[in-house]
Amino acid sequence: MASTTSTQVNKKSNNEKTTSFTSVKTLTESPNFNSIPSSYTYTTNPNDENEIVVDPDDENDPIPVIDYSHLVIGTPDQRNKTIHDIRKACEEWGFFMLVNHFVSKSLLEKMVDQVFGFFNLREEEKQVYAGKEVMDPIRYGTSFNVSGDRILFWRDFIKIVVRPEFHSLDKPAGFRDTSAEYSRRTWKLGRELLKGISESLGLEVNYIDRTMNLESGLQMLAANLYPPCPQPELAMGMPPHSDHGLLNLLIQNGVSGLQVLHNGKWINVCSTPNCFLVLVSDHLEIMSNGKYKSVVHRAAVSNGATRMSLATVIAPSLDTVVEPASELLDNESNPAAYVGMKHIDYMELQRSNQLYGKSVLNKVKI
Ligand SMILES: O=C(O)CCC(=O)C(=O)O
Ligand SMILES: [Fe+2]
Repeated sequence: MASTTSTQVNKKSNNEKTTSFTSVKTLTESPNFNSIPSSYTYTTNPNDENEIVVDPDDENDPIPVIDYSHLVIGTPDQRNKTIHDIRKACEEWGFFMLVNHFVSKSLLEKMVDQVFGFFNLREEEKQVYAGKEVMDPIRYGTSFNVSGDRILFWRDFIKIVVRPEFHSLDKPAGFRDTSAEYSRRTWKLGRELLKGISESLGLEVNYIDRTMNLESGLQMLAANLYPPCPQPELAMGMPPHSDHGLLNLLIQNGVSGLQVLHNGKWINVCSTPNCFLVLVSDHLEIMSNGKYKSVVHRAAVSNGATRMSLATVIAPSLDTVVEPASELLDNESNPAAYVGMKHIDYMELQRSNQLYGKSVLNKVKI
């Protein structure tokens, strides 16, 4: 592993300012930086050698678009059609774009600016939040798990738990107010969507809310920074994976890079302004007994502009044991396909594994 990227022992003496890891941003800002350290060289999994990356087939199989306004203030017909469209999107893609969501454009822009404000702080100011434990309420890091990753990923991140207890960065100025407002809005959005999703599964409207204990549910903001990479074909921002939680509501800064796996092909998702990308996550797959599959996705990097994405994880309370809904099971034709596991244990499992595909979910599959 190249010495510039290895984890260093954090020695603090005589007010000496130290950092516990080298962020990708710091790396790219070093003088004469023009090639990536070997530790970032990402070789595709042998099984993926014939992988194909394509743009969406807008004519025959477009990325599903859901109009949120039809779900919450539409006519009964519009609402029914939207629930039908949600079912189709969750079954066929595990992914959709959400428009007319009532989160103002100015709030989205302010939030993106605030996240950039954080990543643009001096490294020492950010490293105050360099955490180690999966449940540290605020955790700044790089790659996925820098001390365990065999290959490093071209990504710095900050994760902030905003619910059930609200946490915030102290800097940049204004972060607290903006992130509080953004968290409130996206939580409401996620909860309403999960009502529609309950109905789309043939369950009563509040089923997911109630059984996943969303009253004390977990909400996390997870921001990713992907600085320009001089050899983008050799590095990966985030490897193929699916997310924990029920839904991930993703926004980005206008620079594309997300790819979702659909029918065996990697689909480039364009960065569309003012829309949320909604990803079905592992706990929705488990509770629906695999009727809806969490979407496998990854983040490619480029040598153009810096990319930033902000994920909002909508998840069960940490002590909820997530298992297939008994209402969806049938001993003969549709037995439980996953064992129940506490959400917090699932997160630990994810953290202690290499991030790859559905490796964590597969551990609870029967
Ligand atoms: O940057 C992206 O588009 C994907 C981020 C992601 O997969 C995640 O935060 O879990
Ligand atoms: Fe993800």
